[in-house]
Amino acid sequence: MSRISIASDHDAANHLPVSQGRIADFADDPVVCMRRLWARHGEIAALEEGTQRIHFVFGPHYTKQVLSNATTFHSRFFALRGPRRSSHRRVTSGLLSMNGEEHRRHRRMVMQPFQKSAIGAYHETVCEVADELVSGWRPGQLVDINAEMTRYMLRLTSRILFGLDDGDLAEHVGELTERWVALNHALGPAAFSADSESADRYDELLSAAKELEVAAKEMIRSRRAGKPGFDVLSLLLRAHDEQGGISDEQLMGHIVLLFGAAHLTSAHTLTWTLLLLAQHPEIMRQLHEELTTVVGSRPVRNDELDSLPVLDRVLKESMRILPASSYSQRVAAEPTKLGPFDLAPGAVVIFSQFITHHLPELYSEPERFLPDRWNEISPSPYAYLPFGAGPRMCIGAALGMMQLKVSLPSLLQRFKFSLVPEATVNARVMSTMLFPTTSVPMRIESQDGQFAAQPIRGNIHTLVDFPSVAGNAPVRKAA
Ligand code: HEM
Repeated sequence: MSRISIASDHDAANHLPVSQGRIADFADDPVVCMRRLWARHGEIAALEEGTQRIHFVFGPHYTKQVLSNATTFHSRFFALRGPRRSSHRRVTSGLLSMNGEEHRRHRRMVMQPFQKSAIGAYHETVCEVADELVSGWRPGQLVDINAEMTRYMLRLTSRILFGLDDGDLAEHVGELTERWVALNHALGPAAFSADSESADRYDELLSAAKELEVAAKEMIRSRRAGKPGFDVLSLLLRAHDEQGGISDEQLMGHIVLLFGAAHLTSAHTLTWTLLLLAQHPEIMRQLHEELTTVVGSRPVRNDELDSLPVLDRVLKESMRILPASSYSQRVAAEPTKLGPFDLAPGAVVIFSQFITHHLPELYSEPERFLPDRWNEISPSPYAYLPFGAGPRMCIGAALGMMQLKVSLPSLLQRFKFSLVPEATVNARVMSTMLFPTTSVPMRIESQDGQFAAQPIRGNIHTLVDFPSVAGNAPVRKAA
């Protein structure tokens, strides 16, 4: 049961959609908090505690206003940048901390290897790493599918981004990134309050950044010592070494951000998609038929990514209903008006994929996993934004989609996945990302085209309305 409490519409006198509550409640459970704000106020709202206020925009109208204007609304992804010359300052100096001309210049450099035309070069690596994964599985095996997908994406991301075969080093960097990212975002909203618990965790954050920087430096050293390659780090290093275009601090920031942004979002998307398919046997059957008829047992080719309509709809719908990146924030860089609010410089504005993707006026029966809805709808870039939108839209979107469209079939051609009956699956948004907070236990069997959902428990039922299965234990939504 959530502890989130939104007390009153304090600014009713000024006709402002403001709720009084604890800012820390937002960090504790962003989805519950945002659902309450949306239910109470609609597409624009604020949460206020004392002199602190966070603004929220839900739906395409205000989201477009905020995301399309990068001059007025700056990215400040990391609320805490740490002391100058600290490891934390260096590892937070990537694209998400840049604005204005600096952001435009670095984005041009960093995004070159991620253009749609360049993505084909990574296709073979995806096929190889996916094959390594499935070759290690045995029919009847019980796995935590999220742990498997996280390890898989760590290995794949480190091969594509850093040309690394050293799985242990990549896994180590990945674990440190996860811990550091979680601390960042747990502490982000708490940065407004100066309690002693936050101060202790701030020290923990700084030392986590130190450890992460040491491991990332080792990764750079290992890459420099190897053969020059066409992985992303080699390209960035060349830009760095030859043109001096990127400072050491910025290089460190780009590397940590690319690694953190790429592997967890993709891993969670795979986990959520496998879970949704496992609980929707009819949709799984349609996908199986498409893969069997069109692809057979070979890997999906790079030139057929856009010609597998069921796979396309399944992924679109999965990223709508359980978006790996569920919210993000901007900060007003100059005085501006946002709906009824007059924002001063420094005012924080949150936009949310999760809430926007669940608005009933945009998506009928929003809590149901209905891939076929994509035959009928074509939402605007600000109504459907799993990769963000506007001038800061994800630079890895094309790579991310290719990885998903090649990886998922590779798993499903050989194996079928079913949840362990009565498993509890809980999910929570941390570090802006929708994480499973429990294991996601699945049994892997040889693919035979026969599918059945299982009764499961947990707060996943507050996010998705699953078709009824005998024994399912739905939980009422908190909004
Ligand atoms: C399913 C996978 C992915 C999802 C759901 C995702 C989601 C997002 C979202 C929502 C944003 C915008 C954040 C904002 O506006 O504040 C973003 C930005 C970004 N993403 Fe991704 N991402 C994914 C994969 C990747 C990959 C594979 C890479 C790189 C290898 C990547 C690198 C980045 C970078 C560098 C930015 C910052 C762009 C900027 O500020 O200009 N992402 N991503």
